[in-house]
Amino acid sequence: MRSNVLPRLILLALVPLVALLPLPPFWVSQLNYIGLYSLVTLGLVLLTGIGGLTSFGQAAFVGIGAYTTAWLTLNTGLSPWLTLWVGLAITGASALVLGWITLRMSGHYLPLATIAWGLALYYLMGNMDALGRYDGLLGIQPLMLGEWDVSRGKPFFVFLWLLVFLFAFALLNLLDSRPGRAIRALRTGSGMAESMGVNTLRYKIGIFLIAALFACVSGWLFAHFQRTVNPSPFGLKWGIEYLFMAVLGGAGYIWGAITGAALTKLMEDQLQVLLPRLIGTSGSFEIIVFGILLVLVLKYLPDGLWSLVDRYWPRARRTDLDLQGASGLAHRPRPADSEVVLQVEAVRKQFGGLVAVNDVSFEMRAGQIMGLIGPNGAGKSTTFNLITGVLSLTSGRVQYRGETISGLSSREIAKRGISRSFQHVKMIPDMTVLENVALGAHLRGHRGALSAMLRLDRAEEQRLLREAAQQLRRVGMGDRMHELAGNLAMGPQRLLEIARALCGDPALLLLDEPAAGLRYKEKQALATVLRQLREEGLSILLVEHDMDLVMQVCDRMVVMEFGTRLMEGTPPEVQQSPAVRAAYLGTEH
Ligand SMILES: Nc1ncnc2c1ncn2[C@@H]1O[C@H](COP(=O)(O)OP(=O)(O)OP(=O)(O)O)[C@@H](O)[C@H]1O
Repeated sequence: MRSNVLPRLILLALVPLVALLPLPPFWVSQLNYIGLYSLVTLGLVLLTGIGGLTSFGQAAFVGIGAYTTAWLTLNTGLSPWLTLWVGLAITGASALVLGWITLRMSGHYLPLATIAWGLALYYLMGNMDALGRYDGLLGIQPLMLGEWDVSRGKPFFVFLWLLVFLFAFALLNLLDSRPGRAIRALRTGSGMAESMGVNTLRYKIGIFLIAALFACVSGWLFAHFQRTVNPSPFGLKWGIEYLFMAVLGGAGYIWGAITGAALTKLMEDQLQVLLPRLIGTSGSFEIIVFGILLVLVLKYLPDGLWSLVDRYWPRARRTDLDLQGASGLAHRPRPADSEVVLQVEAVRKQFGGLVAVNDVSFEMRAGQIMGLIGPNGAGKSTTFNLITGVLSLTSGRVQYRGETISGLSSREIAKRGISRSFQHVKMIPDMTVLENVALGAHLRGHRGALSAMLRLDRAEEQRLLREAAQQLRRVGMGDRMHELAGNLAMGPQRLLEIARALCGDPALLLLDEPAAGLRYKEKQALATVLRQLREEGLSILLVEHDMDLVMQVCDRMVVMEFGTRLMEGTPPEVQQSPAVRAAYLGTEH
C-alpha cells in the first residue's frame, strides 16, 4: 500500500519545531486563528468540494461547540475535556436531524436549510439570557493539561496544529478507502454509485455529520482560546466566509482548506488596516474585496489556488506488488445450470402518452448471453432500466432467481447480484481506473468511515483493490489501472465499466452497448471476455447495435421495435427473419 507515513510524521514534527522559532506573539496568534479556521474548512472541503453539498451553516456548528463548553464550564464546573464530548453530541444530533430532513430532497434544500439554521442559531444565542445575549459569556476557563495551559500562545499553537494535521490525515485516509470512493462519487455519479450498491443518502448524511463535528471542535477550542464567546463569529456572515476560504484555497483538496484559511486570514488583516486608510472611513470593506475575489476565483480558477500546486505535487503510486499479498474475496453461489435467472413478464413503460416499452416478455437462463436488439428508439435502454430499477414499471413484473425485483431500488437490485454498465459511460474522472473499478466491489466490503480514517481497513481495502485489479486484467486493462479514468479514450472507458460491473460478483450482467466506441481488436477481445464469462456460468443481457458482435456471442436474441417485442430466437433465426430486416431497413413487414 502507498506509504505516506514518513511525510506525515515530518509534518507533525514540524509543528513543535515551528513553535521553537522566535516568532512574535502576533504571528503565533495569526497562526492560531488560521488553525481554528482550517478545522472548519477541512470539513467543508469534504462536504462541498468533494461531496458536492453546500452548507452555509458551518459557523453555527462552531457556535454550538463554543457555547456548549462556555456555558457548561461556567455553570456546572465540568472539565473542558468533558464538555467537548457534550458539544460533539449536540452537534451530531442537530446535524443528523438537519441532514436527514434536507438531504432526502434534491435541489437546494440543504443550502437553504443551512442558511435558516445559521440565522436561527445566531438569534437564539443573541437573545437567550442564559447565554448572555449579544454580550455573550465571559471568563471561560483555560484548557489545562495537568499544570500546563494549552489554550494560549505557543502551547495552543502546538496542540491546535497537531489536531489540524491529524484531522487532515484522517480525511486523506478516508478519501483513499471504500467509503471514500463512495463519497467521491456523490458529486457527479450518484446514480451510478447507487447502481453499485452505494447508499448515497447515508454517505451524504455522513459527510454532513463529519463536517459539523470538525466545526464543533474548532468552536470548543475557540471558546477556550478567546476565554469569551458572543454570537458574532457564529453568524451567517461567517458561514459564508468559511465557504469563501474553501473555494479560494481549492474546495476539492484537503490542503486547499488550510491554504484558503491562511490566505483569507492574512488578507483580512491587511485589508482591515489598508482599506479604511484609503477610503478615509472605517467599516468592513474587506467583505467587498472578498466578494470580488470570489467571483474572479470562480471564473478563472474554479478549482482554487491549491489546484496550481496539485499539478506538481508528487503522487505516490500503488504498485501491483502492493496487491499481491491480499487474499481473494468470497463469491456468491452461482445459479444451477440452465436455472431461469431472469423473467421479464409483460413489462410496460409509458412516458406520458408515449409507450416506450409495450408489454414485453422474455426469460433468461444461467450461462446464457441474451441479445436485446432493435433500431434506435425501439425501447431497449428503457427495458434495461426497468430491469435494473433505474425506472419504475407502469405495469408488469420482473423476477430474478424466483424473487420479484420490480419496485426495488437499483441499490437493492445490485445487492441481489445484478450488475450493469451504462450506455453513456459513467465514471469518476479524477479517480484512477483501479479506484473506479473498485467502486463496483462496494457491497463486498463493510468497513466504514471511522475505520478508514484510522486506517483499520487496510486488509479489506487490499482485497477490494486486488479484485478490481483482477477484473481489469480480465478485460485487458491490466496495464492502465493507475491512470486517471478521465484520461481514457472511449473504448477503454467501456472496458472499465465492464470490469466495474464484474467487481460486484454478479450472476447476471447487463451491458448497455459495451462495444460502442471500441476498435475491431477491442471488440474481438470483448467477445472473448463475454464467452469466457458465459463459460463461468454468468448470464449476460446485451443491448448492442454491433451486429457482428451480437451474432458472434449471443445464444438467443430478443428483437424490439416501437417498444414491442418483434421476435425472439437464435442468431440465425433472427438473421433470416424478414420482419427483423424490414424493421432495420424501415420498410413495411
Ligand atoms: N425519460 C424519457 N422521457 C420521455 N421519453 C423517453 C424517455 N426515455 C426514453 N424515451 C423515449 O422512449 C423511446 C425508447 O427509447 P430507448 O432509449 O429505450 O430506445 P433504445 O432502443 O434504447 O434506443 P437507442 O438504441 O437509440 O439507445 C424513445 O422514443 C425515447 O425517445
